[in-house]
Amino acid sequence: IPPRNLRHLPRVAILPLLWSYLRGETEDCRIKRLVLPFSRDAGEQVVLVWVLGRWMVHILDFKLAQELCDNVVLFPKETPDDASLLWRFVGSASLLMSNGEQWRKQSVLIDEAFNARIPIAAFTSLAHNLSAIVGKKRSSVTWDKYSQRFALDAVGSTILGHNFNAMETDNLFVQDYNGVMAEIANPMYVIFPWMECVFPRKKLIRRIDTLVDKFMQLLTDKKVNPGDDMMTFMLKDPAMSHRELRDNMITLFIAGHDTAAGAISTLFYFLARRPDIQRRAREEVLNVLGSDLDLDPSIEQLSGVSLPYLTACIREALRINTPISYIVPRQASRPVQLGQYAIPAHTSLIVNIYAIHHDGRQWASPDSFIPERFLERGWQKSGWLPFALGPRQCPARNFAMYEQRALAAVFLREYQWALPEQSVHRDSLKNTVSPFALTLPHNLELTFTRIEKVQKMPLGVPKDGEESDHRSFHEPRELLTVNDRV
Ligand code: HEM
Repeated sequence: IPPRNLRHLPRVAILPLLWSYLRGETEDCRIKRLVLPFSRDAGEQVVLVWVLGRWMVHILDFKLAQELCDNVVLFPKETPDDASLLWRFVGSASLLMSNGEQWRKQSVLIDEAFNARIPIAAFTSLAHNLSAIVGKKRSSVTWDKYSQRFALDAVGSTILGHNFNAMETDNLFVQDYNGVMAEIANPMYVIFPWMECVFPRKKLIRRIDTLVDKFMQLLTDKKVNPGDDMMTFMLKDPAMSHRELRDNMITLFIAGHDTAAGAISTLFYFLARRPDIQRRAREEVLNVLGSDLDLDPSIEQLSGVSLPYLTACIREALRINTPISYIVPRQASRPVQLGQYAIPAHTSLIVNIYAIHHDGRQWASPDSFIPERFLERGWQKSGWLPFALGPRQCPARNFAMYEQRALAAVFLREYQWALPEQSVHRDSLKNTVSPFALTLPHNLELTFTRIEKVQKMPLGVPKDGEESDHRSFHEPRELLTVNDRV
């Protein structure tokens, strides 16, 4: 039963929700099966959903989502529960979880670091490494694993300044991380978080603390051996405390690789299912980059302006299988009116990105993969927000878009890929269960066939008068808050 002050809000029935959690249904399926039909039939834009042991207000409307995301003072991030093991690991002093002055200071610093440059050469070189690994495989490739390894090496080499070498080796650090996250996600503890206080998981707590120590060691090494990476840049700022540096290191590790891995898996899945779309994306890439695989692409060639169709495919993949299904909970700092809904002070609210991306009132055929919708004028008004909105939207959105374009461009020039005959994903993409609102394709096998001879096509550059993403990347932050930049 929801608290008294929230009972006026429409609520999704609790028993089907409980049953859905107990039988391990993934978030995307739960939203499509229970949350969206309820809101559509009742004509509601805001609903109460029981999630992770409590009732939370879900925003399902794009305009209301904008209102919430734009006002960081009225809707600060909720302070995480002390008993939560996820937050014991991630910490609360990072850019992701802090508020007020502490957040503002870090936001300026991290934006500056992301805006300084896009590491195209690193992305391309890692993509070539992955392509060589895939080329040696005789059978299908478990693509979601390699997406994760690629994304981790990208974050490791360019942001954390540490080579995890995840694509080449079964890194122990990474195994520890995956093990800890899997244990934190024990369904009983996720559904009933109070169990953490009644039956504390001492062994897991020790494992988490040991992993945190490993991150601390990376930080200490970085102080001694600075590099050309974002952590070194942050270390130079005297205003950053040790705690903030530690929490940001772990946050960037997690936020930077699981999200991008989900996006890359989804993109490659839809290109595999739709050979016509894959062919068109390949034609565009060959036209712009040519077929000489020894010539690495420049930032201009990999911009959204140069590769509009590939960019539309990436945007559509980010819409249809949104890597983060909803934002970190916010808390209303005072009573507030959101549209027609009265929200009491201290209410927990989240923007349900996945639901907004699948709302038939906003998107035609929301469950179909149609990149062309992002080539039409005015698509920005449809409600696309995979990177969230407003001042706290993802600071790495350009980084993530270039990372995907670089990898896809290398693979489109070298391979054709498809789903194996017996793929469990033949009819629809199956994600893994994640209590952290991540949408990650699970056990996605793909078969890659090397393209023997590609036709040479002329090199293309942005047409006269067109602006390249490279230039826009150096514009100040305020201008980048518009989603169409990515
Ligand atoms: C396709 C890839 C990605 C997606 C879809 C994505 C999505 C998001 C979303 C939805 C948020 C808002 C969260 C909230 O307000 O609760 C966010 C914030 C954030 N993301 Fe990303 N992200 C991606 C890649 C990355 C990468 C590569 C990094 C870093 C290496 C990163 C670092 C962050 C950080 C630090 C924040 C917190 C910003 C703040 O609160 O001011 N993200 N991201």
